[in-house]
This record gives sequence, C-alpha cells and structure tokens, in this order.
Amino acid sequence: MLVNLGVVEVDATEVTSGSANSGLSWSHIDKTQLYTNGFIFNENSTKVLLGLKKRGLGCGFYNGFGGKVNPGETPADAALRELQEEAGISSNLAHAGTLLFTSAADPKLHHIEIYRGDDWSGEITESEEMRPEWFRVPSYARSGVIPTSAIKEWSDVPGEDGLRTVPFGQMWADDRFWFHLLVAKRPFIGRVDFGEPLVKGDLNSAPLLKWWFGEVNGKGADG
Ligand SMILES: COc1nc(N)nc2c1ncn2[C@H]1C[C@H](O)[C@@H](COP(=O)(O)OP(=O)(O)OP(=O)(O)O)O1
Repeated sequence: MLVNLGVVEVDATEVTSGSANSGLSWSHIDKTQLYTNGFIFNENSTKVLLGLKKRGLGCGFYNGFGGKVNPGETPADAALRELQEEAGISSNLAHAGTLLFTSAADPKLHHIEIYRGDDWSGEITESEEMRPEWFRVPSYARSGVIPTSAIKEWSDVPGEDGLRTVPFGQMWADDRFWFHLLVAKRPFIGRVDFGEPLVKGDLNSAPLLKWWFGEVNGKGADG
C-alpha cells in the first residue's frame, strides 16, 4: 500500500502505527538534518555491536554508530566514516532502512539512513563519542515489535556467553518498533513525531505523539 509519511510517499506494509489523539496530523517540516546509523552483526545475527553514546544527541543511550552526513558525502560514505571514527572499524555496510523523526524540542526533521554490516575489519575501539559493546540478540527481537514486558524484565547481568541482551530500555524509544526488521534484513521505513520530554533533559521520556512503521515492498528504500 502507498503510505504518506508527511515528507515522502512510500510503498510499504504496516508493522505498527499509533497516535496520541485520533486525527492528529504529522507535524510540519521546515528543515531536515540527514544522519546515518550503522549496526554490526556477527554471523547468524546472534550478536550486535552497539555503542554507549558519551556526548551530544542521545547521550546515555545505546545505539548503532553514526552521525551527520557532511556536505558532498553520500549517506553510504558517511556511514563508513562514522563507523571508523566512532568504533575504529570498517565493514561492508548494506542499506537497511530509513527513519524520520521530529520532536517538540527540535522540530527539524531528523532523517536517518540505517545500515547493517555482517562483517568488520580493524580493532573495535572506544572513541571520544561511543563505548562499543557486543550484546546478545534475544529471540523476541527476531519475531516482531519488542514487547514492553521484555523491556521491563531486562536484566543487567550477563548470560553464560558473557553478554547482556540488547538494552531496549536504554535505547531510543522507537528502536523497539523496527529492530526485528533490521535483524531479519527486511527493508523498513518509519516516522515518529515525539512530544516534549516528561522529565526535563530525559529524551527517552518524550511521549510518542504519532508513529508509523512498515516493511518496504519491492526493492526497498534506497539510502
Ligand atoms: C529520535 O530517534 C532516534 N532513534 C535512533 N535510533 N537514532 C537516532 C535518533 N535520533 C538520532 N539518532 C542517531 C542518528 C545519529 O546516528 C546519532 C546522532 O548523531 P550526532 O548528533 O552525534 O552526529 P555527529 O555528526 O556524530 O555529531 P558531532 O557533530 O557531535 O560529531 O543518533
């Protein structure tokens, strides 16, 4: 089906959607900032490399490695550069999805091109911006949207493999909607309009005003 996400019309099948109030429209967009975000998986996608953001946007959250696309760069070039700068490694990255966000705190559209890599070269290294850590991908992160019960029951204690499971409670609130599509290599697109954070300065307390996530039909969204 064709879906209008306010700034783009896409052919995609809905995975999840919602709205704080019925009839709420997407917020108006004046400006756009383009970002990348890259996630490295091991063979079989049983482990994912995330980084703890140490400064700036999303400080204190775990995320893939990425940042702003510089003038003259393609998103794919920027994704490789950011992975090198933030984690010290390179990878054969493939485009995986597209995310569009606004927030009450910053009405500029955040357009994020998501990449995934199934290999890496170089030594995984902590940077000024990110502290890398491998996490186990739990079975519920393969089957669908991450249930809130799994987020509440998450344990900080590493399993027998020495790894903690993916900490969705310490990630951007939207990640639980699309992470299973990233794991399954199913191209996705989504948009969220966030409201004011309920706790000042705590980005993860920002309520979701309106959201839509879907699997891209056909060849997929091209980054
Ligand atoms: C709003 O929801 C978001 N969800 C997810 N999963 N990721 C997000 C969200 N908003 C932003 N991001 C990502 C996009 C980028 O990968 C980083 C932010 O990048 P940053 O602002 O740190 O960009 P840099 O160019 O690295 O920054 P410097 O100028 O400080 O070097 O978060």
